[in-house]
Amino acid sequence: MVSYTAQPWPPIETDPPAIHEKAPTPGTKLQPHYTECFGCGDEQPGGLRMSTEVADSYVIKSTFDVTREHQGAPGLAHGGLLACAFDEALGTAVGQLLRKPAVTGKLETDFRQPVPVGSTLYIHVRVDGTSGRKVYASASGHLDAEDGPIAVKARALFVIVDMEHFTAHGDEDALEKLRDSAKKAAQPQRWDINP
Ligand SMILES: CCCCC/C=C\C/C=C\C/C=C\C/C=C\CCCC(=O)SCCNC(=O)CCNC(=O)[C@H](O)C(C)(C)COP(=O)(O)OP(=O)(O)OC[C@H]1O[C@@H](n2cnc3c(N)ncnc32)[C@H](O)[C@@H]1OP(=O)(O)O
Repeated sequence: MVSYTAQPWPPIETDPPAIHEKAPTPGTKLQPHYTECFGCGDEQPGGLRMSTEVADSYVIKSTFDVTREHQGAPGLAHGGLLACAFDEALGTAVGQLLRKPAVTGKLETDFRQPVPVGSTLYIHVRVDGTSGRKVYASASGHLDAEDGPIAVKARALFVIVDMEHFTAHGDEDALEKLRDSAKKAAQPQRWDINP
C-alpha cells in the first residue's frame, strides 16, 4: 500500500496558530488580496479566479472551477495548476488568519484522483501550527461537493517575511499602481500592509 503521508505533520514541534484579532470571522467571504493575483484576482486575464470564505473553526474554504484553460491532458486538469490553486488557498489562509505577510517556502501535493474539466474543487485549509517565522498549513480538495471525494491533498510551509521582501524584489511600477489604487479604493483593506 502506498503511504501518502510518511512524514509526521507538522514535521517539527509547533505552537498553535495565533489567530489575529482582526482576522475575518467565520462566514466572511474574502475579497481578492490583490486584483492582479493569478489565483484570486478579478483583473488577471486567464487567472484561476478562486473564491474563498471563512468557515467555522477557522477552516478556510476556497473553490476552484476547472475549465478547458486548465487542461494538462484532454479533459483533465493540469497538476501544476492544481498545485497553484492549493498554494493560493493555503497562502490565503495563512495571510488572512495570522495577518502577517508570508511566502511559500515549500509546497507538497498528493494527486489522488483525476480532476475533470467542468468540475469544481472544494479546498479546505487549516493552519496547523507555527514555529518562529515558519507556518505550517494543510489542505484537502474535494471533488464537486464540500464532502465529495478527496482528489488532491497538500501541505505547505510558509515563511513570514517583512514588507521589504515585496518592495525589494517586486516590480516598482506594479507596486506604485497598487499604492495608487489602495489610496483611491473604497475598501483599502484589499491589500492591508498593517497587520
Ligand atoms: C502583505 C500583506 C500583509 C497583511 C496580511 C493580511 C492579509 C493578506 C491576505 C491574504 C494573503 C495574501 C496572499 C496569499 C495568496 C497566495 C499565496 C501565494 C504565496 C506564494 O506563492 S509566494 C511566492 C513563492 N515563494 C517565494 O517566492 C519564496 C522565495 N523564497 C524566499 O524568499 C526565501 O527563501 C524565504 C523567505 C522563504 C526564506 O528566506 P529567509 O532568508 O527569509 O529565511 P531562512 O532561509 O532563514 O528561512 C527561515 C526558516 O524557514 C526554513 N525554510 C525556508 N525555506 C524552507 C524550505 N523550502 N523547506 C524547509 N524549510 C525551509 C529555514 O530552514 C528557516 O528555518 P529555521 O528558522 O528553523 O532555521
